[in-house]
Amino acid sequence: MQDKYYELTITLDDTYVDFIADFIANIYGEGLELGTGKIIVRSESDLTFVKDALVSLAGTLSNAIKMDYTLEEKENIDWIKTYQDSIQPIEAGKFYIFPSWYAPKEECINIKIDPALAFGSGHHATTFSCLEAISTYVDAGKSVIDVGCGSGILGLACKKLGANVELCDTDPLSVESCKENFTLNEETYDKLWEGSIDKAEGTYDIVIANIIADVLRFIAKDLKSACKEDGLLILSGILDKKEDLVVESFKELTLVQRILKDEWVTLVYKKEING
Ligand SMILES: C[S@@+](CC[C@H](N)C(=O)[O-])C[C@H]1O[C@@H](n2cnc3c(N)ncnc32)[C@H](O)[C@@H]1O
Repeated sequence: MQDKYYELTITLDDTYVDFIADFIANIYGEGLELGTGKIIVRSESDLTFVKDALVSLAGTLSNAIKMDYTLEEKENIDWIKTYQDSIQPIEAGKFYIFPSWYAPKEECINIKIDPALAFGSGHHATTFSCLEAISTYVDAGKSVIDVGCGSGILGLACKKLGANVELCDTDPLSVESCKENFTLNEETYDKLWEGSIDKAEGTYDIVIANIIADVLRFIAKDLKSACKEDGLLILSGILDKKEDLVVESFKELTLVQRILKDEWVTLVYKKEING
């Protein structure tokens, strides 16, 4: 890619746009953009010859077509690089979350996530706080379910710590994205399904759910029954103004930690033995 490119803008009566565009396409077939009363031609080669050809054409036509020309030299932008530069890696707890065009970081647990439609790049306060909680509470050999897995980032973090991981999401795109991210990280999960916690078959040492407060309340009973006695629930996606509602739905559990980041609350609960 060259540092500069040329942009020729032709302004003319809108009636002639298609006619002149056809003429340009015959002598130079690339980079044509048509607008109302306007044609733009872009190229990394000098476009003076297109302008000269149009001036000659206008001179030979019996019906004069009035055209104005602006030929500018512009700086070429590498859009892919510009986009990639806008996606920055992030450190959360023990984890370093980075897109595949960055290098991993030796002193961290690395998770590669490329931007996609599914939620979960690590940048949102709720994901960030969950990763902090996972760093504290998840150990090798624990069984974990990630409810509302999105990109799979939280389940992946648990897997990297040596846990056995199941995941689910009601959104099929998230399930696909989660599969792709496990493959990208060369990790495997025990189970992954489209749907929610009600389809879980087992009970787990740690139940993680970063979903909005209203949904957490709606599925509270299933989340609690999926958690083993002496196990933990990591709940996030709770706007501080909705915290009381969630607390009410999980009141028989013991609150172990509350993390507040921006206006988002993450609650870590313990399900006591015989609780
Ligand atoms: C805020 S995103 C969390 C994504 C990821 N776990 C993270 O922490 O970044 C919430 C996810 O929950 C999913 N979801 C919403 N309602 C759900 C439900 N009732 N059961 C399971 N997943 C649900 C959404 O499709 C979405 O992917």
